[in-house]
Amino acid sequence: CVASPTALATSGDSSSSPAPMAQSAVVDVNPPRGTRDFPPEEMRLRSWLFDNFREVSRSMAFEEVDFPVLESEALFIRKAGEEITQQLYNFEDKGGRRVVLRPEITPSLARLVIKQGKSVSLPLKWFTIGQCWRYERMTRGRRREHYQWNMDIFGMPKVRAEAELIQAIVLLFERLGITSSDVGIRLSSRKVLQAVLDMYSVPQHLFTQVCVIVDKLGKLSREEIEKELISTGLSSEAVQGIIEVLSLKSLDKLEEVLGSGVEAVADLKKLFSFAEQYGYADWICFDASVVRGLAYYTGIVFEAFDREGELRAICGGGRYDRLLSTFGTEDVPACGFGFGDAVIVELLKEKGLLPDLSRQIDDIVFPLDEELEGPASSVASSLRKKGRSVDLVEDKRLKWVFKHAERINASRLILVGKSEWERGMVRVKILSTREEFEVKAGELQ
Ligand SMILES: Nc1ccc(Br)nc1
Repeated sequence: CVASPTALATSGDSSSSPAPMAQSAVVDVNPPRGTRDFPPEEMRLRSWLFDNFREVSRSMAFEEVDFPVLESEALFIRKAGEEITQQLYNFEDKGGRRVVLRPEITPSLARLVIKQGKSVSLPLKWFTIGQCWRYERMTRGRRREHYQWNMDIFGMPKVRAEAELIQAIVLLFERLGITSSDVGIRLSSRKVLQAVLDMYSVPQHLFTQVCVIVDKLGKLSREEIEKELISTGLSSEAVQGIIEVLSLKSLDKLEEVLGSGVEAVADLKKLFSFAEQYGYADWICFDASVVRGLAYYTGIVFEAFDREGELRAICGGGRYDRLLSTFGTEDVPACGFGFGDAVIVELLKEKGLLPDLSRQIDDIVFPLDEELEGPASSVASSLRKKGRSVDLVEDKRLKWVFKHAERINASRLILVGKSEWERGMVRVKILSTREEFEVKAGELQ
């Protein structure tokens, strides 16, 4: 819709409202299709969620990093048919460079690790919260941007990395009031699929393509999956073998099928043993169908899901030990996850766990007439320097100021009046108790 030019709404006295804007060409005041604005209330919720992301990252001794949202397209050119690379928000800049609004964070992390080279000591534990983009067809009407919290460990080849990352995810859920009855984390390893492909002598170059197809289990029908697998050149025996193994939900059964001593089983057993020690065993379950849809995963993969099965995956991640060599340098073992800002909020709404995030201001300072605007400035400034949040209000009637104080949940109203100020005093009203008293302006805390 297109907004019509109207006087900007000013709450309160008519005397202070600006003249209506001149009639002029109107812009569409909505943000671009698939993107969101964050007005104050939504921004408070987003900041609350991100503060929780940051607090978990801090507790895990991860360092925050950041990179441009704009990246070279070359970072995301992969041939495995992933949805993420089919929907690149890509374009040519004015310098003729092929660039993208990044669809994910991991390649930027890898690029920065490579750039830092020998100047960093491993393992690296990095986190970031960043906006990611996709160019969805107009028809789908889905969002084209979201914010993702990413935590990644570089240089930790053992399953400890996965165990640490899963603890971070569980800590976040627990901070938000979500329990293991609400959410589970299903996990497997791409080495399971690798072992099956080896059993059927499937050529290695098909591995990532098969992973991307199999990741659609649960989204596409079994027939469609089988058809896509056959189209890659797999034999029907191999397709049946894959489907059969990926339907397993028991590690013991998996070991029966793959044989003992298989690396995938050993990794997973180690992770389940860690889970007991970390105290999050009731959050996780083995599910051989979990492969995740990103081409570069090479080992354990995991995703959090709501047990009522209403929503898409809440977060997901895994090990990617061979991503750096695809950028032309030596590999560094790596593992990480991405946690979007949208599904989690849907889940919190469903569980009635959204926090009360109404505004809260410490003080309103209000000069009772124009000649006291100066003294009101020094009162407000002094309180701010002491760490108080202060809303300095003027040109309003007192009735409006009281309503405003209620709206912003102010704790105190500091009235700067002529007679009081001449005695070096100000009048303080405690809004919760209506208590009122005078205080020396210089001693106001
Ligand atoms: N990768 C990606 C980017 C943006 C959105 Br919305 N979803 C997924």
